[in-house]
Amino acid sequence: MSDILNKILAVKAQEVAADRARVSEAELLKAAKARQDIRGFAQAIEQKIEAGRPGVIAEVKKASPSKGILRENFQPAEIAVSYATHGAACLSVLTDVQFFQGADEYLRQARAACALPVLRKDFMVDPYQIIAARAMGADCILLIVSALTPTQLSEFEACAFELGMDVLVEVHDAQELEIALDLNTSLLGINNRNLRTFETSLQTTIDLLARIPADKRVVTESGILQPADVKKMREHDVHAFLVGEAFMRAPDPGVELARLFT
Ligand SMILES: O=C(O)c1ccccc1NCC(=O)[C@H](O)[C@H](O)COP(=O)(O)O
Repeated sequence: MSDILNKILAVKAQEVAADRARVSEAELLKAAKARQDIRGFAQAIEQKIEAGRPGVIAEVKKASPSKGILRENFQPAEIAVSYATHGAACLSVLTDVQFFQGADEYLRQARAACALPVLRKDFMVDPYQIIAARAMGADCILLIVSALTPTQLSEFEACAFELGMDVLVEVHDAQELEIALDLNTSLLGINNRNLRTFETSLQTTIDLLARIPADKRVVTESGILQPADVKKMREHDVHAFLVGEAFMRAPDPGVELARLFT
């Protein structure tokens, strides 16, 4: 039986085909290259950490397959301002429509409302989406190791770098980590959520730390809900975080960021 990740990836392939029929890759590339407004994503995380602060990638996410609707009154620009005011290093904006109720427009609105670099959080299966990411304003893309071949990972990373974007490569286990370590990006996300079963454990990050070279910046992703979770990660020298649900469920997402990371 097909799991949720496979379902998402199948839909993505159809979406790309439809998008490509509407706007050619050449046209999209022209729009992406015309933008001269890249914001350093990895650099923003490093600057926070060098200043003794956490490098928080704060997510703008209306809903998810595992949790359903997270935030009824969803205002991406307001959320972005609140995150920026309360110390986020970067934003992560879901652009997937079918499974996360996201939109490209949410990324544009969030980025226009603040000065933070923005990750396009989506499921990349084709370089067309990477070019589209830059054309809509993204400063970073996500590459999920379990969704791509090693050759695709290298090619997609090169495509993002060529457009000036950073890359967050995401793994969930030791086998995926070995593949990710062949890439050039410094940003290594460890997703504590198994994207096929939704099982979430912070131990996933902890178990992989010993295998990661010092020149990589570990970003622990998913399942950070309480100050105790942040404390646990800090005790293991993890200082970069990608957090969605905890912020999205709070009345003011930025205030919750400040509370979680005091
Ligand atoms: O969140 C899901 O249900 C999900 C399902 C399938 C693929 C990806 C999924 N989530 C993406 C993420 O990894 C999270 O949005 C991100 O790491 C933040 O996690 P959280 O703080 O737990 O919202």
